[in-house]
Amino acid sequence: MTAFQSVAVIGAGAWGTALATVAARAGRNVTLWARNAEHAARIASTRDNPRLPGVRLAPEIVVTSDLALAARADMLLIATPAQHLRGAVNMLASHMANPTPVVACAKGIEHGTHKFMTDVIAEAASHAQPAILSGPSFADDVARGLPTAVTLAAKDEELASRLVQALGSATFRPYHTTDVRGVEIGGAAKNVLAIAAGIVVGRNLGASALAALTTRGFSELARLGRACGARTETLAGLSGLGDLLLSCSTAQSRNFALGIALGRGETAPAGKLAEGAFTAPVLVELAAAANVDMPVSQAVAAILDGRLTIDAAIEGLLTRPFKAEE
Ligand SMILES: NC(=O)C1=CN([C@@H]2O[C@H](COP(=O)(O)OP(=O)(O)OC[C@H]3O[C@@H](n4cnc5c(N)ncnc54)[C@H](OP(=O)(O)O)[C@@H]3O)[C@@H](O)[C@H]2O)C=CC1
Ligand SMILES: O=C(CO)COP(=O)(O)O
Repeated sequence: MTAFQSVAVIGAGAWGTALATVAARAGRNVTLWARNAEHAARIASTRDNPRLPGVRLAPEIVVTSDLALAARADMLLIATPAQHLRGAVNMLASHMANPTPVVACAKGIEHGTHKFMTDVIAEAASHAQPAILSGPSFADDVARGLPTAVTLAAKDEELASRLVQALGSATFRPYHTTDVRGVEIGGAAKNVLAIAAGIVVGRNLGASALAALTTRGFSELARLGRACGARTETLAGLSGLGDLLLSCSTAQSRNFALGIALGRGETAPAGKLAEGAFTAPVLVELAAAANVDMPVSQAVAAILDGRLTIDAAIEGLLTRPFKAEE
Protein backbone atom coordinates (compact mmCIF):
# COMPACT_ATOMS: atom_id res chain seq x y z
CA MET A 1 0.00 0.00 0.00
CA THR A 2 1.27 3.49 -0.87
CA ALA A 3 2.26 5.86 1.93
CA PHE A 4 -0.23 8.33 0.46
CA GLN A 5 -3.48 6.42 0.81
CA SER A 6 -5.74 9.43 1.15
CA VAL A 7 -5.84 12.29 -1.37
CA ALA A 8 -7.76 15.56 -1.18
CA VAL A 9 -8.36 17.69 -4.24
CA ILE A 10 -8.87 21.39 -3.47
CA GLY A 11 -11.02 23.09 -6.12
CA ALA A 12 -13.97 21.33 -7.72
CA GLY A 13 -13.67 22.74 -11.22
CA ALA A 14 -13.13 20.68 -14.36
CA TRP A 15 -9.54 19.78 -13.51
CA GLY A 16 -10.11 19.12 -9.82
CA THR A 17 -12.99 16.80 -10.67
CA ALA A 18 -10.91 14.94 -13.25
CA LEU A 19 -8.03 14.57 -10.79
CA ALA A 20 -10.37 13.23 -8.10
CA THR A 21 -11.44 10.60 -10.62
CA VAL A 22 -7.78 9.80 -11.39
CA ALA A 23 -6.91 9.35 -7.72
CA ALA A 24 -9.95 7.14 -7.13
CA ARG A 25 -9.01 5.04 -10.16
CA ALA A 26 -5.52 4.64 -8.66
CA GLY A 27 -7.11 3.17 -5.52
CA ARG A 28 -6.82 6.17 -3.20
CA ASN A 29 -9.44 7.38 -0.70
CA VAL A 30 -10.47 10.66 -2.27
CA THR A 31 -12.00 13.88 -0.96
CA LEU A 32 -13.01 16.60 -3.40
CA TRP A 33 -13.30 20.04 -1.80
CA ALA A 34 -15.53 22.76 -3.26
CA ARG A 35 -15.49 26.25 -1.74
CA ASN A 36 -19.24 26.63 -2.05
CA ALA A 37 -21.26 24.43 0.36
CA GLU A 38 -24.32 24.32 -1.90
CA HIS A 39 -22.17 23.40 -4.87
CA ALA A 40 -20.51 20.61 -2.84
CA ALA A 41 -23.85 19.24 -1.65
CA ARG A 42 -25.25 19.25 -5.18
CA ILE A 43 -22.25 17.39 -6.62
CA ALA A 44 -22.34 14.94 -3.71
CA SER A 45 -25.98 14.07 -4.33
CA THR A 46 -26.11 14.15 -8.16
CA ARG A 47 -22.55 12.77 -8.67
CA ASP A 48 -22.35 15.23 -11.55
CA ASN A 49 -20.37 18.49 -11.68
CA PRO A 50 -21.68 21.09 -14.16
CA ARG A 51 -18.05 22.24 -14.57
CA LEU A 52 -17.27 18.83 -16.11
CA PRO A 53 -20.58 17.75 -17.62
CA GLY A 54 -21.19 14.15 -18.61
CA VAL A 55 -18.71 12.69 -16.12
CA ARG A 56 -20.20 10.56 -13.36
CA LEU A 57 -18.28 10.85 -10.10
CA ALA A 58 -17.36 7.48 -8.53
CA PRO A 59 -19.55 6.77 -5.47
CA GLU A 60 -16.54 6.45 -3.15
CA ILE A 61 -15.33 10.05 -3.75
CA VAL A 62 -16.34 12.23 -0.78
CA VAL A 63 -17.41 15.73 -1.83
CA THR A 64 -17.25 18.38 0.88
CA SER A 65 -16.88 22.08 1.63
CA ASP A 66 -15.24 21.27 4.99
CA LEU A 67 -11.61 22.35 4.56
CA ALA A 68 -10.43 20.84 7.85
CA LEU A 69 -11.68 17.44 6.67
CA ALA A 70 -9.92 17.78 3.31
CA ALA A 71 -6.68 18.96 4.94
CA ARG A 72 -6.39 15.68 6.87
CA ALA A 73 -5.48 13.78 3.69
CA ASP A 74 -1.99 12.31 3.21
CA MET A 75 -1.49 14.45 0.10
CA LEU A 76 -3.23 17.50 -1.35
CA LEU A 77 -3.77 18.46 -4.99
CA ILE A 78 -4.55 22.15 -5.53
CA ALA A 79 -6.70 22.63 -8.64
CA THR A 80 -7.88 26.22 -8.27
CA PRO A 81 -6.92 28.80 -10.94
CA ALA A 82 -3.28 29.89 -10.59
CA GLN A 83 -4.11 33.34 -9.21
CA HIS A 84 -6.13 31.73 -6.37
CA LEU A 85 -3.55 29.13 -5.37
CA ARG A 86 -2.04 31.30 -2.63
CA GLY A 87 -5.46 31.98 -1.10
CA ALA A 88 -6.32 28.28 -1.09
CA VAL A 89 -3.01 27.21 0.47
CA ASN A 90 -3.21 30.04 3.03
CA MET A 91 -6.55 28.62 4.18
CA LEU A 92 -5.16 25.08 4.31
CA ALA A 93 -2.00 26.01 6.19
CA SER A 94 -3.65 26.35 9.60
CA HIS A 95 -5.13 22.84 9.26
CA MET A 96 -1.86 21.14 8.29
CA ALA A 97 0.06 19.86 11.31
CA ASN A 98 2.57 17.54 9.66
CA PRO A 99 4.74 17.85 6.55
CA THR A 100 2.28 17.13 3.74
CA PRO A 101 2.88 17.00 -0.03
CA VAL A 102 0.95 19.82 -1.70
CA VAL A 103 0.83 19.40 -5.47
CA ALA A 104 0.08 22.46 -7.62
CA CYS A 105 -2.12 21.45 -10.53
CA ALA A 106 -2.71 24.97 -11.88
CA LYS A 107 -0.71 26.37 -14.79
CA GLY A 108 0.44 29.95 -14.33
CA ILE A 109 2.64 32.51 -12.59
CA GLU A 110 1.44 34.71 -9.75
CA HIS A 111 0.69 38.34 -10.59
CA GLY A 112 2.68 40.94 -8.72
CA THR A 113 5.17 38.53 -7.13
CA HIS A 114 6.23 36.75 -10.39
CA LYS A 115 6.30 33.58 -8.28
CA PHE A 116 5.87 30.09 -9.70
CA MET A 117 3.31 27.74 -8.19
CA THR A 118 5.58 25.71 -5.91
CA ASP A 119 7.19 28.88 -4.54
CA VAL A 120 3.74 30.22 -3.69
CA ILE A 121 2.93 26.96 -1.87
CA ALA A 122 6.22 27.06 0.08
CA GLU A 123 5.54 30.65 1.16
CA ALA A 124 1.91 30.07 2.10
CA ALA A 125 2.34 26.84 4.11
CA SER A 126 5.57 26.10 5.96
CA HIS A 127 4.53 22.45 6.51
CA ALA A 128 3.95 21.85 2.79
CA GLN A 129 6.21 19.73 0.62
CA PRO A 130 5.59 21.50 -2.71
CA ALA A 131 5.27 19.62 -6.01
CA ILE A 132 3.78 20.35 -9.42
CA LEU A 133 1.79 18.27 -11.89
CA SER A 134 1.55 19.46 -15.50
CA GLY A 135 1.39 18.09 -19.02
CA PRO A 136 -0.87 17.51 -22.02
CA SER A 137 -4.16 16.47 -20.42
CA PHE A 138 -7.66 17.80 -20.94
CA ALA A 139 -9.89 17.28 -17.91
CA ASP A 140 -12.55 15.66 -20.05
CA ASP A 141 -10.11 13.14 -21.59
CA VAL A 142 -8.62 12.34 -18.19
CA ALA A 143 -12.00 11.88 -16.48
CA ARG A 144 -13.22 9.61 -19.28
CA GLY A 145 -10.17 7.38 -18.80
CA LEU A 146 -8.55 8.16 -22.15
CA PRO A 147 -4.78 7.56 -22.09
CA THR A 148 -2.82 10.55 -20.75
CA ALA A 149 0.78 11.21 -19.67
CA VAL A 150 1.95 14.11 -17.50
CA THR A 151 5.02 15.17 -15.52
CA LEU A 152 5.10 15.38 -11.73
CA ALA A 153 8.00 17.31 -10.22
CA ALA A 154 9.29 17.73 -6.69
CA LYS A 155 12.76 18.78 -5.53
CA ASP A 156 13.10 15.46 -3.73
CA GLU A 157 13.20 12.63 -6.26
CA GLU A 158 11.91 10.02 -3.85
CA LEU A 159 8.90 12.20 -3.00
CA ALA A 160 8.17 12.80 -6.70
CA SER A 161 8.35 9.07 -7.35
CA ARG A 162 6.03 8.24 -4.42
CA LEU A 163 3.50 10.81 -5.59
CA VAL A 164 3.57 9.22 -9.04
CA GLN A 165 2.93 5.80 -7.48
CA ALA A 166 -0.05 7.23 -5.60
CA LEU A 167 -1.73 8.77 -8.65
CA GLY A 168 -0.63 6.71 -11.62
CA SER A 169 -2.70 4.10 -13.41
CA ALA A 170 -2.73 2.47 -16.84
CA THR A 171 -4.53 5.43 -18.39
CA PHE A 172 -2.99 8.27 -16.34
CA ARG A 173 0.78 7.99 -16.56
CA PRO A 174 2.80 10.56 -14.60
CA TYR A 175 6.58 10.72 -15.18
CA HIS A 176 8.60 12.05 -12.28
CA THR A 177 11.41 14.62 -12.27
CA THR A 178 13.20 16.96 -9.90
CA ASP A 179 13.18 19.79 -12.47
CA VAL A 180 10.37 21.71 -10.81
CA ARG A 181 11.10 24.98 -12.61
CA GLY A 182 11.14 23.34 -16.04
CA VAL A 183 7.70 21.83 -15.44
CA GLU A 184 6.31 25.12 -14.12
CA ILE A 185 7.60 27.19 -17.03
CA GLY A 186 6.31 24.77 -19.66
CA GLY A 187 2.79 24.69 -18.21
CA ALA A 188 2.57 28.46 -17.77
CA ALA A 189 4.07 29.55 -21.10
CA LYS A 190 2.20 27.07 -23.30
CA ASN A 191 -1.12 28.74 -22.46
CA VAL A 192 0.10 32.12 -23.72
CA LEU A 193 1.47 30.54 -26.90
CA ALA A 194 -1.80 28.64 -27.42
CA ILE A 195 -3.63 31.98 -27.58
CA ALA A 196 -1.22 33.08 -30.33
CA ALA A 197 -1.78 29.79 -32.19
CA GLY A 198 -5.53 30.29 -31.95
CA ILE A 199 -5.18 33.79 -33.41
CA VAL A 200 -3.32 32.29 -36.39
CA VAL A 201 -6.23 29.91 -36.97
CA GLY A 202 -8.90 32.56 -36.37
CA ARG A 203 -7.19 34.82 -38.92
CA ASN A 204 -6.98 31.93 -41.48
CA LEU A 205 -3.22 32.28 -41.85
CA GLY A 206 -2.87 28.61 -42.84
CA ALA A 207 -1.42 25.36 -41.48
CA SER A 208 2.16 26.33 -42.36
CA ALA A 209 1.89 29.51 -40.29
CA LEU A 210 0.46 27.50 -37.38
CA ALA A 211 3.44 25.10 -37.47
CA ALA A 212 5.89 28.02 -37.69
CA LEU A 213 4.21 29.86 -34.80
CA THR A 214 4.14 26.74 -32.60
CA THR A 215 7.80 26.00 -33.29
CA ARG A 216 8.99 29.56 -32.74
CA GLY A 217 6.78 29.62 -29.65
CA PHE A 218 8.58 26.57 -28.33
CA SER A 219 11.87 28.28 -29.06
CA GLU A 220 10.98 31.22 -26.78
CA LEU A 221 9.52 28.94 -24.07
CA ALA A 222 12.82 27.00 -24.07
CA ARG A 223 14.88 30.22 -24.04
CA LEU A 224 13.12 31.44 -20.91
CA GLY A 225 13.31 27.99 -19.36
CA ARG A 226 17.07 27.77 -19.88
CA ALA A 227 17.52 31.29 -18.46
CA CYS A 228 15.63 30.16 -15.33
CA GLY A 229 17.79 27.05 -14.95
CA ALA A 230 15.34 24.48 -16.38
CA ARG A 231 16.63 21.36 -18.12
CA THR A 232 16.32 21.10 -21.89
CA GLU A 233 14.80 17.61 -21.68
CA THR A 234 12.04 18.87 -19.36
CA LEU A 235 11.23 21.75 -21.72
CA ALA A 236 11.09 19.28 -24.63
CA GLY A 237 9.05 16.89 -22.48
CA LEU A 238 5.39 16.49 -21.58
CA SER A 239 4.95 19.76 -19.68
CA GLY A 240 6.71 21.88 -22.31
CA LEU A 241 6.63 20.73 -25.91
CA GLY A 242 3.99 18.07 -25.23
CA ASP A 243 1.44 20.45 -23.75
CA LEU A 244 2.29 23.12 -26.32
CA LEU A 245 1.52 20.70 -29.15
CA LEU A 246 -1.80 19.74 -27.57
CA SER A 247 -2.89 23.28 -26.74
CA CYS A 248 -1.88 24.69 -30.15
CA SER A 249 -3.80 22.07 -32.09
CA THR A 250 -7.42 21.93 -30.94
CA ALA A 251 -10.21 24.23 -29.86
CA GLN A 252 -10.75 21.82 -26.96
CA SER A 253 -8.07 24.08 -25.40
CA ARG A 254 -9.74 27.14 -23.89
CA ASN A 255 -6.63 29.20 -24.57
CA PHE A 256 -6.58 28.19 -28.22
CA ALA A 257 -10.34 28.85 -28.41
CA LEU A 258 -9.80 32.34 -26.96
CA GLY A 259 -7.17 32.99 -29.64
CA ILE A 260 -9.53 31.82 -32.40
CA ALA A 261 -12.21 34.20 -31.15
CA LEU A 262 -9.73 37.09 -31.01
CA GLY A 263 -8.44 36.25 -34.48
CA ARG A 264 -11.97 36.32 -35.85
CA GLY A 265 -12.71 39.63 -34.13
CA GLU A 266 -15.23 37.97 -31.82
CA THR A 267 -15.61 38.35 -28.06
CA ALA A 268 -13.96 35.82 -25.74
CA PRO A 269 -15.97 32.64 -24.99
CA ALA A 270 -17.97 33.37 -21.80
CA GLY A 271 -17.33 31.54 -18.55
CA LYS A 272 -14.22 29.70 -19.81
CA LEU A 273 -11.00 29.99 -17.81
CA ALA A 274 -8.12 30.83 -20.19
CA GLU A 275 -5.08 31.00 -17.88
CA GLY A 276 -2.88 32.35 -20.69
CA ALA A 277 -4.69 35.68 -20.51
CA PHE A 278 -3.61 36.03 -16.86
CA THR A 279 -0.12 34.62 -17.44
CA ALA A 280 0.80 36.72 -20.50
CA PRO A 281 1.67 40.01 -18.75
CA VAL A 282 3.60 38.25 -15.96
CA LEU A 283 5.46 36.02 -18.40
CA VAL A 284 6.55 39.05 -20.39
CA GLU A 285 7.70 40.89 -17.25
CA LEU A 286 9.63 37.81 -16.15
CA ALA A 287 11.26 37.49 -19.58
CA ALA A 288 12.23 41.17 -19.58
CA ALA A 289 13.80 40.83 -16.13
CA ALA A 290 15.78 37.81 -17.37
CA ASN A 291 16.70 39.63 -20.61
CA VAL A 292 15.00 36.93 -22.72
CA ASP A 293 13.39 37.78 -26.06
CA MET A 294 9.81 36.41 -26.26
CA PRO A 295 8.25 38.18 -29.27
CA VAL A 296 5.19 35.93 -29.59
CA SER A 297 4.31 36.18 -25.89
CA GLN A 298 4.90 39.95 -25.99
CA ALA A 299 2.50 40.23 -28.93
CA VAL A 300 -0.16 38.22 -27.06
CA ALA A 301 0.20 40.39 -23.95
CA ALA A 302 -0.02 43.58 -26.02
CA ILE A 303 -3.11 42.35 -27.92
CA LEU A 304 -4.85 41.34 -24.69
CA ASP A 305 -4.34 44.68 -23.00
CA GLY A 306 -5.27 46.63 -26.13
CA ARG A 307 -1.85 48.12 -26.87
CA LEU A 308 -1.64 46.41 -30.27
CA THR A 309 -4.13 45.37 -32.90
CA ILE A 310 -3.92 41.84 -34.21
CA ASP A 311 -2.94 43.05 -37.66
CA ALA A 312 -0.15 45.19 -36.23
CA ALA A 313 1.05 42.27 -34.10
CA ILE A 314 1.16 39.95 -37.11
CA GLU A 315 3.00 42.53 -39.19
CA GLY A 316 5.44 43.14 -36.35
CA LEU A 317 6.28 39.42 -36.09
CA LEU A 318 6.58 38.96 -39.87
CA THR A 319 8.94 41.91 -40.34
CA ARG A 320 11.44 41.04 -37.63
CA PRO A 321 15.03 40.91 -38.94
CA PHE A 322 16.11 37.54 -40.36
CA LYS A 323 18.46 35.70 -38.00
CA ALA A 324 20.09 32.38 -37.27
CA GLU A 325 17.75 29.65 -36.06
CA GLU A 326 18.30 28.81 -32.39
N1 LIG B 1 -9.46 21.90 -17.48
C1 LIG B 1 -8.36 21.29 -17.90
O1 LIG B 1 -8.40 20.51 -18.87
C2 LIG B 1 -7.06 21.52 -17.20
C3 LIG B 1 -6.88 22.58 -16.34
N2 LIG B 1 -5.66 22.77 -15.75
C4 LIG B 1 -5.44 23.90 -14.86
O2 LIG B 1 -6.22 23.75 -13.68
C5 LIG B 1 -6.56 25.04 -13.13
C6 LIG B 1 -8.05 25.08 -12.88
O3 LIG B 1 -8.68 24.93 -14.14
P1 LIG B 1 -10.14 24.31 -14.32
O4 LIG B 1 -10.47 23.34 -13.27
O5 LIG B 1 -10.22 23.86 -15.71
O6 LIG B 1 -11.03 25.62 -14.13
P2 LIG B 1 -12.59 25.70 -13.84
O7 LIG B 1 -12.99 27.07 -14.26
O8 LIG B 1 -13.30 24.53 -14.38
O9 LIG B 1 -12.68 25.59 -12.25
C7 LIG B 1 -11.99 26.42 -11.37
C8 LIG B 1 -12.41 26.00 -9.98
O10 LIG B 1 -11.65 26.71 -9.02
C9 LIG B 1 -12.54 27.14 -8.01
N3 LIG B 1 -12.01 28.35 -7.41
C10 LIG B 1 -11.87 29.56 -7.96
N4 LIG B 1 -11.33 30.41 -7.09
C11 LIG B 1 -11.14 29.70 -5.96
C12 LIG B 1 -10.65 30.03 -4.69
N5 LIG B 1 -10.23 31.27 -4.39
N6 LIG B 1 -10.59 29.07 -3.75
C13 LIG B 1 -11.01 27.84 -4.04
N7 LIG B 1 -11.50 27.45 -5.23
C14 LIG B 1 -11.56 28.38 -6.17
C15 LIG B 1 -13.85 27.43 -8.73
O11 LIG B 1 -14.89 27.37 -7.76
P3 LIG B 1 -16.40 27.73 -8.10
O12 LIG B 1 -16.93 26.52 -8.84
O13 LIG B 1 -17.01 27.93 -6.77
O14 LIG B 1 -16.36 28.96 -8.96
C16 LIG B 1 -13.90 26.28 -9.71
O15 LIG B 1 -14.50 25.15 -9.14
C17 LIG B 1 -6.06 26.08 -14.16
O16 LIG B 1 -4.82 26.59 -13.74
C18 LIG B 1 -5.87 25.26 -15.44
O17 LIG B 1 -4.86 25.78 -16.28
C19 LIG B 1 -4.62 21.93 -15.96
C20 LIG B 1 -4.76 20.86 -16.80
C21 LIG B 1 -5.99 20.58 -17.48
O1 LIG C 1 -3.81 22.54 -19.84
C1 LIG C 1 -4.60 21.99 -20.55
C2 LIG C 1 -4.29 20.80 -21.34
O2 LIG C 1 -3.06 20.26 -21.01
C3 LIG C 1 -5.95 22.59 -20.71
O3 LIG C 1 -5.83 23.57 -21.67
P1 LIG C 1 -6.79 24.84 -21.64
O4 LIG C 1 -6.69 25.45 -20.28
O5 LIG C 1 -6.28 25.73 -22.74
O6 LIG C 1 -8.17 24.31 -21.93
